[in-house]
Amino acid sequence: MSAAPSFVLSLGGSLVASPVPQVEYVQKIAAMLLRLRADGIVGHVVIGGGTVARTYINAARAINPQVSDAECDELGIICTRLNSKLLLSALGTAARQDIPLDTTPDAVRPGLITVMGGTFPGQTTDAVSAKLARAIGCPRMINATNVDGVYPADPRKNPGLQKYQRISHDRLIEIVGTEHRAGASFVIDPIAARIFKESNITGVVINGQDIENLERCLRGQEFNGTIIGNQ
Ligand SMILES: Nc1ncnc2c1ncn2[C@@H]1O[C@H](COP(=O)(O)OP(=O)(O)O)[C@@H](O)[C@H]1O
Ligand SMILES: O=c1ccn([C@@H]2O[C@H](COP(=O)(O)OP(=O)(O)O)[C@@H](O)[C@H]2O)c(=O)[nH]1
Repeated sequence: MSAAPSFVLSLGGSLVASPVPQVEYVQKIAAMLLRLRADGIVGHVVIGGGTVARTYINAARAINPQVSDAECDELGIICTRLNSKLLLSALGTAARQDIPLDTTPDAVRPGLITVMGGTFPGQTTDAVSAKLARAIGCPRMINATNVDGVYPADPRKNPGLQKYQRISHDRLIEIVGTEHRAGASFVIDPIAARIFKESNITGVVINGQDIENLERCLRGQEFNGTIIGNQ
């Protein structure tokens, strides 16, 4: 089996842990990852916090309105690791069973799937995914979320917009801006968008609910979504 990393998948918390942990969905993602690995395609997964994380962040803000963003981020990170443990329990020996705490090359092991969550405050798991891709020299980062691609603005607030099939790194940076706030929703974290450009990583935004479409994307086949970058 090839030790080369094939993809880093940023798996939205909106899919795995909203409003509560999604048992069937996690099972289906695990089955897909195992199918890919059986075909020699070993990817790594960074999982978000979802409603579970937002519930804890909102509770902390209600308990103490002075709570810092960094403390809220720490709560979010713990929730991303809880969600990671759920996927790990379905992957068994195909995955590295401990959760890496940082995005160094040591986060991955030849032939094994790595699953991880957040690392430190001030970012989201999209940034962790982009940093992991950069650290291990993986040219593709796929962001599976609850929207079918990147739009000129938030499609929930601006109905009628057309999604992009493909956009440049610079256009993505214009769309997502620069500001981080604990628990905020971005189609892609601004830090990740900058790393894509600096490290020439091809990004993808895809609706993770459609697992067949997601699997086609991860296999390098035709898929419906938005491609970010030049390849
Ligand atoms: N320009 C944009 N294009 C697409 N979606 C956007 C955009 N700006 C904001 N969004 C919002 O980002 C959401 C995805 O982020 P989020 O809900 O945090 O998902 P996840 O938990 O999967 O990361 C979408 O549902 C959409 O409402
Ligand atoms: O490296 C990280 C990853 C996550 N978070 C916090 O955890 C929350 C949940 O993570 P994320 O936004 O990636 O989850 P998703 O949007 O996929 O539900 C974020 O809003 C941040 O507050 C963080 O501080 N550092």
